[in-house]
Amino acid sequence: MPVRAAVAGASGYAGGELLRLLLAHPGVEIGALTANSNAGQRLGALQPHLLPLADRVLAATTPEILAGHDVVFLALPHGQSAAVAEQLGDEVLVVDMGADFRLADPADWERFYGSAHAGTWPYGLPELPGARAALEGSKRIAVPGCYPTAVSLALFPAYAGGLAEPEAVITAASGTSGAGKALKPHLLGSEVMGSMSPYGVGGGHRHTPEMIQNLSAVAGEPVTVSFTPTLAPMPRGILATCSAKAKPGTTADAVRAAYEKAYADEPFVRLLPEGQWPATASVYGSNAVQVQVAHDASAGRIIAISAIDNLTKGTAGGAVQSMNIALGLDQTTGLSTIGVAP
Ligand SMILES: NC(=O)C1=CN([C@@H]2O[C@H](COP(=O)(O)OP(=O)(O)OC[C@H]3O[C@@H](n4cnc5c(N)ncnc54)[C@H](OP(=O)(O)O)[C@@H]3O)[C@@H](O)[C@H]2O)C=CC1
Ligand SMILES: CC(=O)N[C@@H](CCC(=O)OP(=O)(O)O)C(=O)O
Repeated sequence: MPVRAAVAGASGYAGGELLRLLLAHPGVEIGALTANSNAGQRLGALQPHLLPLADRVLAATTPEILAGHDVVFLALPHGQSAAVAEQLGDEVLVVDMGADFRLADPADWERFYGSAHAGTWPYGLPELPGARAALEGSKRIAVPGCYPTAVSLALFPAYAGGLAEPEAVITAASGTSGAGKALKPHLLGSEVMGSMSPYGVGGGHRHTPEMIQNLSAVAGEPVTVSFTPTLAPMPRGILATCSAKAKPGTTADAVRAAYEKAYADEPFVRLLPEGQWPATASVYGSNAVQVQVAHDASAGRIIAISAIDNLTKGTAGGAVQSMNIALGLDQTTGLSTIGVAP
């Protein structure tokens, strides 16, 4: 019997990518599709690439419409999920693709999101130590932010292996879909095309506490993170370049071995052969993550680089992978590691 899944926020980028994946999932039947200002519209008018669902009409996001499903995905702006989730029963699996339930520390939430903290749910990054067990059988999942997904997967093996000092410096370039569909003047085509620009510099980006949370848990001590995001002129993709000071005595072989150990059995993470470097084009539309690591002996630093598709592994693919684990399905069900090229 397939599970019946509702998608709130079906008119947005994350909801659209989720529907693309759910259409190919053998264990899921797509139920209610909801939106906000676009309620009443045909999905085909907003997500023309989702041909099999083109004639479905978007409903308003209400508890009545979302009732009667096995799984409810919330692809809503930050701060909107908690109020919807609390009106859904304890028996339904709720997968929040927003930020509302990612952070454990209420002070971090209040500082970066400016509202009251709603709580903390099992974290949907199964590759992190301990995360998969917390997802098994869970009725609540907090899907990670796209940058924290890329950064945590690039760096956690260095901390798990005890090889890196607790200070990380990260720059990451993201495609523009990361900012959502709502009109933003700095994201007009003429502003973005042919240019790269940083934003949220100096510790201001809301994903910083999420990265600190993930890396500190693995390191077993507080890790500081200096994170600089950059907007890149492409629709999808994140390339995260992460660096941490190597602990004394660290060798290139030890670094390689730590990454091989971390990713030996992970179906979505590909530690590239030495000399080959991650590229966003290689993971376009797929749930795959490319990772590469180097030991810069002259600078005494570990450099780890990852590439993901922000909408797939960075959001909707991560959501489906975690749903699979929560439901007791193989984590790869309905998900592909095959990209699109050129
Ligand atoms: N884009 C990305 O790469 C990633 C996104 N996410 C998360 O996914 C969530 C959605 O992001 P994204 O799809 O990019 O955003 P979009 O702006 O593209 O879509 C937002 C969706 O939420 C709906 N919506 C807006 N306000 C409300 C409301 N008050 N009540 C109910 N529904 C509402 C919109 O409906 P309508 O169209 O009718 O206004 C639309 O369907 C965010 O929390 C984001 O953090 C997570 C990781 C990566
Ligand atoms: C390019 C761009 O603007 N990216 C978004 C983050 C992407 C994302 O989806 O993060 P959440 O899941 O936390 O929303 C940003 O920097 O705010």
